[in-house]
Amino acid sequence: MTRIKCCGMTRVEDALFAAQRGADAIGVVLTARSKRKVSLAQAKTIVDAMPPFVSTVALCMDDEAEFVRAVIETVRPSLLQFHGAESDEWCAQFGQPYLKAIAMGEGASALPQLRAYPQAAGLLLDGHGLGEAGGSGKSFDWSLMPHDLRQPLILAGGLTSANVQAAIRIAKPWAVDVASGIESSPGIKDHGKMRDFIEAVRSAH
Ligand SMILES: O=C(O)c1ccccc1NCC(=O)[C@H](O)[C@H](O)COP(=O)(O)O
Repeated sequence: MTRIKCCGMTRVEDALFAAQRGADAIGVVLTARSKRKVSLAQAKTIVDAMPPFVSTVALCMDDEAEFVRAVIETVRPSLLQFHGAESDEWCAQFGQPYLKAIAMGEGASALPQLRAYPQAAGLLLDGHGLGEAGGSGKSFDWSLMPHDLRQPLILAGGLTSANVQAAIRIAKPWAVDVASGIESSPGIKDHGKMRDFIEAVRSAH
């Protein structure tokens, strides 16, 4: 079974809908680099509304360590996700499980990066270019997904209900992650698109 993370939640009702339809995780974006940025208080409200057994992921990108500590203390997410040029040691300093995003817009030349985060709980391969923010709607060559890594791999970037089954067939990821493919505008989730996406993933097997 492929797990599902619905990312870029800005409204409790959208996050609850995702959980009710069977998403395994929801994400809230805290970094100022995002069109989907929520405040610490908004993120806490969304995270607190989640039922048991739905993981919550807080996203940062090249933010100050002090800010990340405030996220941990206030939001209390299940996992952190780092999207910038942070090193493995930097991400691990918080003593929390974390996901590291790798910019696969660089193609095969990005693959060595996947071995640079031995302490990550998982690696999220995303379609955007190096230094760019996530949530771009850009996909990458799914056949580049490696199969010899110890950590679970999460496929992200430009996924929609129309292409996610092909993506799963080719990349065979542990999980898929989606933001823009389930939205009507940045941060505003379209419940019909969310339902179709989750159903497409569930019927991919
Ligand atoms: O979503 C954002 O706005 C964002 C901004 C800065 C860093 C990361 C961000 N999102 C990270 C995610 O995990 C997205 O879900 C992932 O990039 C996939 O996005 P999309 O291509 O729109 O499905």
